[in-house]
Amino acid sequence: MEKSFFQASREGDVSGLRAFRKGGGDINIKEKGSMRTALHYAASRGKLPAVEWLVSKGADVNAKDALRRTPLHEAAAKGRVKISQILIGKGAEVNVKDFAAHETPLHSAAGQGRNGVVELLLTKGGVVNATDEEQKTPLHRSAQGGHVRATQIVLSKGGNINIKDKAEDAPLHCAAAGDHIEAVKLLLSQGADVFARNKENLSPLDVAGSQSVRKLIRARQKQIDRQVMQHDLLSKDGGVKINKIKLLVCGDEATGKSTLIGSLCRTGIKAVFTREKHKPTEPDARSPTAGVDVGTMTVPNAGEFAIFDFAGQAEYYVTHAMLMHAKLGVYVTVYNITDDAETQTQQLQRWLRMIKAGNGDPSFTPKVVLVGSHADKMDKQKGMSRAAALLRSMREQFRGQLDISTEAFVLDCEVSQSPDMDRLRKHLACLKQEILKDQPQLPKLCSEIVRKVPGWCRNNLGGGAPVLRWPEYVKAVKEIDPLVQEDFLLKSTEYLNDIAELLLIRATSSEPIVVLTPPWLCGDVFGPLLAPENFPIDHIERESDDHVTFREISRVFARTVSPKLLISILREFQICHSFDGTDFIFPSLLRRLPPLREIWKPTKSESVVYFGSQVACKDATDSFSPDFFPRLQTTLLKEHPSTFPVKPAVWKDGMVFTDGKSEGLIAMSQDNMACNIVVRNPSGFREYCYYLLERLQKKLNKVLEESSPGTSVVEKVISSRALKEHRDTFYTYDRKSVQEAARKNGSLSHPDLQWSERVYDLVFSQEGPNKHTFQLVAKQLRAAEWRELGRELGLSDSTLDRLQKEFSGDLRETVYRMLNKWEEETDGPRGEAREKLSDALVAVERRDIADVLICDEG
Ligand SMILES: Nc1nc2c(ncn2[C@@H]2O[C@H](COP(=O)(O)OP(=O)(O)OP(=O)(O)O)[C@@H](O)[C@H]2O)c(=O)[nH]1
Repeated sequence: MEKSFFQASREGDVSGLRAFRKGGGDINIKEKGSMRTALHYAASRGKLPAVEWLVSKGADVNAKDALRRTPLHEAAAKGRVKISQILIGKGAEVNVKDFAAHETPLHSAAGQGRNGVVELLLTKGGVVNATDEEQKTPLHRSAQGGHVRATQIVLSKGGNINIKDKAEDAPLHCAAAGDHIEAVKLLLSQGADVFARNKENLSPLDVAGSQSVRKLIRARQKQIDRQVMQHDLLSKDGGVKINKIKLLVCGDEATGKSTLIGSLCRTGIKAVFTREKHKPTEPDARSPTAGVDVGTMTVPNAGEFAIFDFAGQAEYYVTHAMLMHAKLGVYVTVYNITDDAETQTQQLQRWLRMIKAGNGDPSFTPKVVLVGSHADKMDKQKGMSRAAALLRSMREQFRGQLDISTEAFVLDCEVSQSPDMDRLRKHLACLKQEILKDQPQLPKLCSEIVRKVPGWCRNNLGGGAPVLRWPEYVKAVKEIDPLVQEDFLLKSTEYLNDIAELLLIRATSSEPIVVLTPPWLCGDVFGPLLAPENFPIDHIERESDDHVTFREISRVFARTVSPKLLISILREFQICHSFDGTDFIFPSLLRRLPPLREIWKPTKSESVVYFGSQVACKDATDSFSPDFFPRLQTTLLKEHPSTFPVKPAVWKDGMVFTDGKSEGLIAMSQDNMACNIVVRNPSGFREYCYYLLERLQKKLNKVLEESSPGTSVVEKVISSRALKEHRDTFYTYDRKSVQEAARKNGSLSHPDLQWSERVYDLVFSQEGPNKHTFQLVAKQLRAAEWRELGRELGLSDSTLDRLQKEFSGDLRETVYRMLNKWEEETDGPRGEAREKLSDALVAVERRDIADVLICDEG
């Protein structure tokens, strides 16, 4: 009878409930064990008529089950708005806490994203900052679950955005740890403290699990730092209005960028005469831009712009990448309207990807204008319809990433007086106004420095080149303000560096260097250095094919700048690297990587192991910034001889090295959309391979975040068997298919290869289900116990000695590697391995860890 009563309440069967009551049953009767009432069930299942009937017959709306949860807790957790309303109307306690977690109905609703109930509870007296057992508030719960709307509602009703729980986590920690990007965005936009620390001294950035959330938080941190710095500078020094933004003009070679810039700035009579002068005398005579041409220009009706004219030549993309960031700027991307559609698309995609890659702030979308040149060579109507189609396609592809203007421009770039050129000027004026609308002022000292720079350069302050070592710079600034403090000056100069008025190079090993005029470094130095074929360098006598000597650099540059100073600048920019300070490697001047079979001699050894992992762009709007690979190379070259005892061999797009145990190869794909890491160990020591691969991957990720903060990537697994055969192509599997294969029969085959291979042989296997377990054990095992555990697992003393030597000083790493080694040797089903490990842990009297392993299994 009782049983059918609870059944009827679960099913919402009012007549069943009625029959029970008629038979003399108590409608508040509690179920054995769970102590739940019929109202708990009906409320939880959303059975409105049953709830209405039960409460009309006097059911206890505050009945508590074994966990002291009430029907309102149930209705709230399931999002039953109407039922919650009825229960509250009948006197249900809104702020009742349950027994298990001390949570209120509001916690339940917020944690499940039940927006309607959250709203209702908050209007009915729900305590917005109520705390549960972990001192979490409903806001912690909604953030933890990534429920954006619920978070919004709680915040709008007074939820404390920076409140800490028992672990001292703020709601932002919870959202970041759960990788809930939209919730993180919301909390940041509402003023969450991005620097908050929890009990373990971890910030939201430290606990964030994914690259995209980290990016978002890092961008916000930078923004705050900047605001604080600005406030600091302005309060000490006062400010002046900014009236200039950057105009970053990019596009392929000879598309008409320099011509467009010239025409944009010319008007009236001057325009008529200069046009003639501008026309080249011979059809093929043209002067390409060297590096980046930087200057200030006035565009009629739009005012002053800092113009960056990026040369279209591919050799310069490395340095372009470093100058392509501009929050106070507009990107003008030029293409030739007479080119075929595929060429135009490819070119535009490349530049737009580069702009996207350089933008590390996901809450900021760079403004872009597309301009088709050579309009005079095509029928106007046809040109406009081509441009409109291209614009539509680019806007669609880069939606949410770039703010591409809806206006299409197709111009004869050589003509400065045309309705279309005027339209472009007006459009730029509007964008400039929009950008400058909310901009803070420029600290006074900064504007004074900017004013003085041309004079410093004219007076040969840097001894010929516009570059000053820190003490020289401080001395010069003291002429403006004799009392200036060095840290104040450093902050002001950082600010000027951000807006590219000058370059502040914070050398790692020496005092900062200040490049007073970026054009000198970007045009005069990078120009010939990176493309000597087009911009012949005087006095150059190349002494070697694969490196540049100190003598050569001195011969070419000594008359303008101290070679040592220049070299330290180039090294800071990661443009060159040296092992000995005498010979310099310029990755951009190197040859391309030959096929794998020419680099690594095939080995007959059966035991040789190969592993490979690929970091690839996530979609067609992503690319590796052009400076990514040279930076990665120079970062790794710095590890010779400490990590890589033999001098690594380098190519433009590849690198080969050894850490003394395993060999490594890093290769960029031809299209620059993927970076491959391959390791091999001729003696078959998988753990050495893992170790090297992990190291390389960490470095790669760090360089990627620095050089291409706007790029999203995915990791793929390279076929080990294809590597073993030294194929020319890197065949990859996506992680999902490897995971699936691991779950099913443990082997998989690539559609382009005729055979299958074991998941165990892929690098992926290091991340198999045991990895987490091993980390857990490694974290808890004590120094005195690890060898004993190793022996229990059957590892030989010599293996243990080797491991000890290899990872000396790092107990966690040693244990982790030991368990991997044991796993390799066992090679049995994973479940069995875990059992054996548990037994071994018990044998070394660490039952506590063994117990955790059993719980962890689920
Ligand atoms: N007919 C015609 N010629 C143009 C137009 N725009 C540029 N040109 C010519 O195309 C050639 C290349 O123009 P530039 O402005 O130097 O090209 P760029 O894009 O700056 O080239 P790089 O500096 O190499 O990247 C020059 O001879 C220009 O006179 C145009 O709209 N119509």
